[in-house]
Order: sequence, then C-alpha cells, then structure tokens
Amino acid sequence: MKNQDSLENPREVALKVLYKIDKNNAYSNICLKKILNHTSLKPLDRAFVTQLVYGVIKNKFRIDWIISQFSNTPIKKISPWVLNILRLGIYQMLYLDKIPQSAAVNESVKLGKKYGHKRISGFINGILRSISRSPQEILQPDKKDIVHFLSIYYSHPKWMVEKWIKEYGKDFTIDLLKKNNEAPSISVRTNTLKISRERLIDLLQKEDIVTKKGEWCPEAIILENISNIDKNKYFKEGLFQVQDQSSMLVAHVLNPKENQLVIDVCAAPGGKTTHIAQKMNNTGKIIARDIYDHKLSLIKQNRDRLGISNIILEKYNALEVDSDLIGQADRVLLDAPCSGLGIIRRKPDLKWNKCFNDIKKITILQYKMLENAGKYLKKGGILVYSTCTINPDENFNIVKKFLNKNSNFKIVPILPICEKMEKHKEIEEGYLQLFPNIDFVDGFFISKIQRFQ
Ligand SMILES: C[S@@+](CC[C@H](N)C(=O)[O-])C[C@H]1O[C@@H](n2cnc3c(N)ncnc32)[C@H](O)[C@@H]1O
Repeated sequence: MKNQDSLENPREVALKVLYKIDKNNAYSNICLKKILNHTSLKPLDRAFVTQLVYGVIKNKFRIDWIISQFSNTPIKKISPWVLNILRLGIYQMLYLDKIPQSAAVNESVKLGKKYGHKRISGFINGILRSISRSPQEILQPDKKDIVHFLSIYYSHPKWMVEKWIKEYGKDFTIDLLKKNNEAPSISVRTNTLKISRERLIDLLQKEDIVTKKGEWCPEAIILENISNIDKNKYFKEGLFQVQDQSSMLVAHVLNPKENQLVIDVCAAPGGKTTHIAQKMNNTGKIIARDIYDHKLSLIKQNRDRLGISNIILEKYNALEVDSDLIGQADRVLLDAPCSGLGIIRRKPDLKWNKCFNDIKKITILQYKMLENAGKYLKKGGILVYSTCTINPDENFNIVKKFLNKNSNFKIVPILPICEKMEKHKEIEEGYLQLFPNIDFVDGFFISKIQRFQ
C-alpha cells in the first residue's frame, strides 16, 4: 500500500516526501527529487507536489500551532502519517486559493483511510472541517506579543525573528519573513565557454521555456517554467549552470585574469569555481578544494559537463594551512560554510535545523578559514570572502576582525557591473550585502580584500 511505485497521486507523493523528511531528518530537496524520480508524474503534477512539500515545510510552525488549537491529542502523539496528512490539508485550505476547501478536506480524508484507519479519517475530517468554519482571527496567535505572533504567523523560529528585529527593525523583518516564504525564481548562468546568452535564450525559448535576462549579471537568465532541470538537454550539454545571480556576482568581484593561479578553498559543488574558470577562459589553474569526497565529486561532474579543463580538485581542510601554497595565488576565494540565513526561500529546512548556538560556533571556523586563506595570496593579490547569509557576525564582523589583525591587507572598492549594484553604496567600502526582500535575489555577502604588502 505504501509502496513508492504505486504513488501517482500528487498529494500522496507529497505525503510520502514529508513523511520521509521527518523520519530520516532528510534534506527536503534531496528527498523530493529522489521520490519524484520514481514517479511518472507530468510536469504540472510534479510542480504541485513541489508546491505542497515546500508549502508545508515553509509554514509548518503556523500549521502545527493551528493543529494544536483544534486537536485534543497533543501533536507529539499524533502519528507522523496523520500529522503530515493534516499539515497538507491545512496548507491547501489556508494558502492555495485555487483549491476548494471541500477538495482539500476530502482528499485528506481519503489519505487518512489509506494511511491510517477508519477512526483516523474521522479525526482528520473533524479537525479540517472545524478549521474551514473558523474565522481568520482564530487561526493566528494574539498580536500583543509581536515576536511570538510573527514567529508563528510567518513560521520562523523565535530567535531569528528577535535577532532580525534587533538588527533591521520590525517592518524590514516582516518583509523578510514574507519573502522567505515565497518561491524563489530559478536562474542559470550561461556557459560562455560554449555559447552566448542570446543564443542560449533562443534555444530555450524554442523548447517553450519562458526566459528573461537577469539584471544583475551578464550571463544570467531567469527561467520561469522549467521543471526537472537536470533532464534538460542543454543542461546535459553543459550550456548552463543553475546558480542564483547573487552567487554569480562573486566571480565578478574576484575578477580573475587569464593564466592566473586561483585557490578556491571551499569549492563544492563548484558553482563559483566553474564561473571563475569561464572568466579565465579555461586558462591558468584553479585549485578547487573541499573537505568532503562526495562533494568534490559534484565539482567534478559540473566541471566535466561544462567542458572545463583548468580546475584541479583536492581534498583539503580549510582549517589547516597548506605551507606549499603560501604566497602563491593571484586570487583566493573563501565562500565559507555559513548559517545560510540568506537562502531560506530555497532551503526552508534551515529554519528548523539551525539553532542560535550553531551560528555562534560557525563564526569561529569562518574566521580561522579566512586567516588561512589570506596566507595563500601573493602581494597585490585579491581575496574574496563571501557567504549566503545576512548575519553581520558571519559577514562584515569577520572581515573587520581579519583586517584588524592583518595590517598588510585592506578592503578595496568593488566595481559595479550593473545598475542594480551601483545602488548599493557599500560597494565603495569594499563589500556588498544583498537581501531577498530588497534585491529579489538570494541574501548574500561579498567582500573584496587585497594584500598590499
Ligand atoms: C558555501 S559552500 C561552497 C559553495 C561553492 N563555493 C559553490 O559556489 O558551489 C561551503 C563548502 O565548504 C565546505 N567545507 C565545510 N567545511 C570545510 C572545511 N573545513 N574545509 C574545506 N571545505 C569545507 C562544504 O563542504 C561546502 O561544500
């Protein structure tokens, strides 16, 4: 009955994915892809499954809060199958205008019969029908405690809401919380070693893919209606790489030249490394390192698919200094492991997997990695430190500490490559901080540091 092969109903597929994510503490993107690949669902149904899975994960805090208001059984005692059926039902009722409430309830009851027993489907029916009859005020907590309200209503941990209100103010935080719950656009980077952006747009449009030129980067294309991207023939031919525009800016800030030596100390899966290779026109040498073998193999896959020959892969711990490379590199990139608070739209699991203390611990590693990365630079060389977070302690505060302790380095202005970048005045100070709610790209930090002695 619960055999994967028998699943062709999108709601049932979504249920299976949510169950697996909870049971195995699995990453949603990996689990979703794996299960979808075992179905023969049509693109529209695949998109619906994706919407359901991400919708539930993004809004889980509020959905579970609502369940706890209506159920006599505590959440922890509800079986994982039934809990996820309820979550799916409530998500459809509250967030998907196009689905009639009756369909959301009836489909959930059907799943209850299949994955529970008769009494369970009555329990599901009772809760969902009560919710559908309730006025909106009942479906949200009191606004008196604003942090509690925002945390539940927008489904973010309380510590994140508190932190952002302190750092950015209430209105900005509300904007950010809303944006984090929206679906991100898909952008790809043209592989300019093989094709121009214009020609690639032509090819994609002939496949009925709706495209738009990205406004941040000259190689960027936004794809509006693509699913199953890694099955796309042009992807397989290496004509593009999936990458957000803010991430593409990193190679532009690093600005490597042909025949230089570049070291990318935390390189997997190779989004930025392969972009650097493109900018070097496949000349010179890029040493791409990561600490995990399985992640190095992802760089290899991307490198080979894109037809790149100037990247060599090395397993190396960025927390240790490699004495052979001291003072050797023209460019060093440290795209550091971070809290990921800028990419919650893409990885909503981050909201539930990270705690405040994890973030504190990670800054110690980031600083150590930056100290080590700086040692590889030649005089005059450029070091770029970047993260996909909006947390100042992992961003500018790390760079500030590094500059205070290393007087032979200075932060240097970033040259804008587009109008959008020109509006960010902080680039004159040598860094760029992007926010999803302001810039409509992933939240990212990029800083440009030069060794001058
Ligand atoms: C933000 S990701 C890099 C993304 C990559 N630059 C890209 O654009 O595709 C950080 C990477 O650092 C790696 N990493 C974590 N700890 C490390 C360490 N001690 N030494 C080297 N790499 C490490 C992780 O495996 C991860 O692949």
